[in-house]
Amino acid sequence: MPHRTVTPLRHGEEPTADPSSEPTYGLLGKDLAMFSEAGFDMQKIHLKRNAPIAQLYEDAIKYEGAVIADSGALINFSGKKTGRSPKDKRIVYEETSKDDVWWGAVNIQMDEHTFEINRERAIDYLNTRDNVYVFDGFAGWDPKYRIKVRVVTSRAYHALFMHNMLIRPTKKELDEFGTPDFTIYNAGQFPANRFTAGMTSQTSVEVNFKRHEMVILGTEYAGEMKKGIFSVMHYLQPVKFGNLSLHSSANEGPDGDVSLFFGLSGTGKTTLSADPSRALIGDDEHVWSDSGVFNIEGGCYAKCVGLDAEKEPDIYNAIRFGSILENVTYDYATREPNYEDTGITENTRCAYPINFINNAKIPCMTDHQPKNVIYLTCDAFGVLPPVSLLDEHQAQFWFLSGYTSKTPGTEDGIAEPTPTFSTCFGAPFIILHPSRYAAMLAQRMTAQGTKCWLINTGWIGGAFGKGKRCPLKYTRKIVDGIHSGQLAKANFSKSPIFNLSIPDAVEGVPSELLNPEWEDKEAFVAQNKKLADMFSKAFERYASECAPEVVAAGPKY
Ligand SMILES: Nc1ncnc2c1ncn2[C@@H]1O[C@H](COP(=O)(O)OP(=O)(O)O)[C@@H](O)[C@H]1O
Ligand SMILES: C=C(OP(=O)(O)O)C(=O)O
Ligand SMILES: [Ca+2]
Ligand SMILES: [Mn+2]
Repeated sequence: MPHRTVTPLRHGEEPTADPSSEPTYGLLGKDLAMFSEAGFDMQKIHLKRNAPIAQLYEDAIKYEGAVIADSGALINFSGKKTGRSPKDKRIVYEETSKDDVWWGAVNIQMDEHTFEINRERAIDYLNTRDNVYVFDGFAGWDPKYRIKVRVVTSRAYHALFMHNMLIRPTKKELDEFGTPDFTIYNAGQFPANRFTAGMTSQTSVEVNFKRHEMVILGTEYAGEMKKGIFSVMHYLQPVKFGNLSLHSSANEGPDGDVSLFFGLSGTGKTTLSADPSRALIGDDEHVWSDSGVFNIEGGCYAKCVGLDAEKEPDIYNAIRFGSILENVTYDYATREPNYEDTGITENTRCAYPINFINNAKIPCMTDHQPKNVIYLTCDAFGVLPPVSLLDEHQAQFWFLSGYTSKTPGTEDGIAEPTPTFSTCFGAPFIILHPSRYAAMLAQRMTAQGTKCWLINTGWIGGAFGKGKRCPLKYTRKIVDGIHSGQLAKANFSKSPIFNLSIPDAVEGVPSELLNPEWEDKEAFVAQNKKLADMFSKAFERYASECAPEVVAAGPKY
């Protein structure tokens, strides 16, 4: 790119507002025509494609009220919505995907016409803005299976977020980018029209597989974009490539042993995968292909509530220039983030490129097959053991059940840990029938002899309100025991009702902690029965799709 000579501005002077003087980063001819075709008024808007981080900082500060934290991270705010809005997520009903989509409460239908209305509304809104940001990048580290993603947004903060969360293209890849495989139009600052047919609120997040597009209206929570692309991969990877998409983190030990950590939001994927003795492959979204495991993303999105430099040093140290702190408050005088403050939301976050984690494995993929699969559950009932080993049928049963608790903040309207059955440990993001993912997982685990562990990162010694959350330091020891091979060699005893195999000892963990039984034994049994009944009810809808052994692997009394 030729050097631009810039006349230094005097204090308080504005740069010239001539759009043609701004770099369009190689967006020429055919690329620009794509935007005109999509409905953008190229005479009017000021397109900034893959703008440098510094420029996104400047714009976010100037136009969006962002500030720079003492560490150099950018602090920004998402406005009214500070978590995902699963009830406002829609999938367009159209002929190319309709027979594959699992329609229902997770994948709510939207007709093609309504999509067009919302799409136009989003683009019309973007056309009213002086600045429109474009980020072109990739989803999926394996070049064989990656897709090209374009994000078009009115906020510099959203562009920087996706710069961190997608895989950043090289200059050459950007020059040769061509037509994206998927485009997000994020007009989250502007509401959906509640009177548009099929809209139930001012928020709408919609995916159209035929048009390869996603439209966002009425929410500025940045997580919608990354989880939106995840949904797209939950469709494309199995349907187009026969690959299994996973709501899991992944890391690899020095000897090449790979672990997957499945879990719904707040169960510990990000926290537990950041392990100084193992290389981080990714913290949230992966694909298990024929040749190994690859990360979908180029960054991590960590929760900041209670973040502590000592307990979570990798994450703490990743918060620096280029990272985005979302909805974190700060000390006005020192610009120090206040991770204890949940005044805006419990769901405070930081998004950083994965290379900000010291021992990240880059490229974020491995040709080793997973040796251990760990299901993370945050049990608010306080009955599940901190760790247990699942057999093959239990592994399928627990995956389809997806029992855990929703933690406050990540989804709109959750105020305290709320038990839920989130199939595949990620119901909000799956597109196909859960049995399709479950079958692929079972087939892969059996073929590889992968061990399956259930870890309760939630309450022990009593339910939420009475017991306590299993201390993180012990969960880390349990994970260490799995990785060292020590746990697989332990003696196991069976838990009542749930029939889980509990190891008798884990190095560094008090043995009494491993047994979930409460002091009040009667109350413990009653609570087990209550949860077992919930399991039976939740599993009814999958029973006809599974082998009888899988159904029988559930709790009984
Ligand atoms: N025993 C535990 N294991 C894992 N996380 C725990 C534990 N106890 C408390 N936590 C906290 O719970 C949260 C887990 O969130 P996170 O790792 O972001 O989950 P996910 O990535 O699955 O959404 C973190 O704030 C972490 O500090
Ligand atoms: C960003 C999210 O994922 P997680 O909480 O699993 O990190 C989310 O669910 O909105
Ligand atoms: Ca924490
Ligand atoms: Mn996470």
